[in-house]
Amino acid sequence: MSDESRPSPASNPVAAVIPAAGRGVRLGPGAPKALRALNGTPMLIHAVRALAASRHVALVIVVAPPDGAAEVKSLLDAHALPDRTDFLVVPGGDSRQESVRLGLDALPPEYGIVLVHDAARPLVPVDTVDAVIEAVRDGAAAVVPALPLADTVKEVEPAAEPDAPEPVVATPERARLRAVQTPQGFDRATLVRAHESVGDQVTDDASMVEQLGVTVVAVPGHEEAFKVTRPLDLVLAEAVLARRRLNDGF
Ligand SMILES: Nc1ccn([C@@H]2O[C@H](COP(=O)(O)OP(=O)(O)OP(=O)(O)O)[C@@H](O)[C@H]2O)c(=O)n1
Ligand SMILES: C[C@](O)(CO)[C@H](O)COP(=O)(O)O
Repeated sequence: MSDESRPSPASNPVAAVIPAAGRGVRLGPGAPKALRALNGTPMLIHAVRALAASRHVALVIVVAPPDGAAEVKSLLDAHALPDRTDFLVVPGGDSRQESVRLGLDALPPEYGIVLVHDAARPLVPVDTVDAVIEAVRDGAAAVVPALPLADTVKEVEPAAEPDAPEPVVATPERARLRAVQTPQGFDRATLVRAHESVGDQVTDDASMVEQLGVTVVAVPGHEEAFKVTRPLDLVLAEAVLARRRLNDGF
C-alpha cells in the first residue's frame, strides 16, 4: 500500500477480523466452508472483497482453518484485492469465538475500531459495512446489522431425541425480534474486554459485549448479507451473484 492512499490514523482506521476457520458441517462433506467456490471464486475471497470494498477498512485479518493458513495466504495473493487495504492471515481455533480471539491477538495497536465478519456471509453489501462503521464512529460501543423476522418464532422445550415432538413453551412478540448478521462493529477495547472476560458459549460477539452490561445497538441489515449455512444457501448465493452480474451489465 502506498503512503498516499493509506487511511491516516487520525481518521480512526478500521480493521476487520474475518473468522474463516469453520468446517461447514451443515453444508455437507467437502473442503472447509470458506474455501468452497461460489461462482468459481472461494467464498472467503468474496467475503474479503466485501469488507475491503469499504474505503474505511484499512486492514483485513483472515482467520484461516488451523492447518490452512499457507493455503489462504496463497489464495489472497492469487486474487485481485484493493491496494489500499492490508491483509494478514492467522490460524484459527476450535470454536468461532476462539478464532475471533486469535484474530484480535494479531491486531496492530493503531486500530481503535474492529469489525468481526463471518466468511460465511460473503455477499454483504458495502453500504451495510459502512452503516455499521458509521454507528461505531458516532459513539456506539457495539453495533449489529439486523433484520425483522418473516417467521413466527416459538420457544420450545428441546427434545432429547432428534425429530421428536417438542412442547412449545412461549411465542415471543415478533415485532421486537431481529435476526442479527455480520459485520458486527466494536470499539476495540470493549470487544477485547468481552473476549477476556466472557465464556465462549455464545453465538456472536455482540452477545459477549451484552454480558458486560454494555449497550449494543442494531442498524438495518441486508437480505444479501445472509449466512451460507446449508446447501440451499449456496443456490441462493449463486443466484444473487448472477443477478449482480446482470445488473452490472456483464
Ligand atoms: N472454529 C471455527 C468455527 C467457525 N468459524 C467461522 O465462523 C463463521 C460462522 O460460523 P458457521 O457459519 O457456523 O461456520 P462453520 O462452523 O464452518 O459451520 P458448521 O457449524 O456448519 O460447521 C464462519 O465464517 C466460520 O468459518 C471459525 O472461524 N472458527
Ligand atoms: C455471528 C452470527 O452470524 C450472527 O448471526 C451467527 O451467530 C453465527 O452462528 P454460527 O452457528 O456460528 O454460524
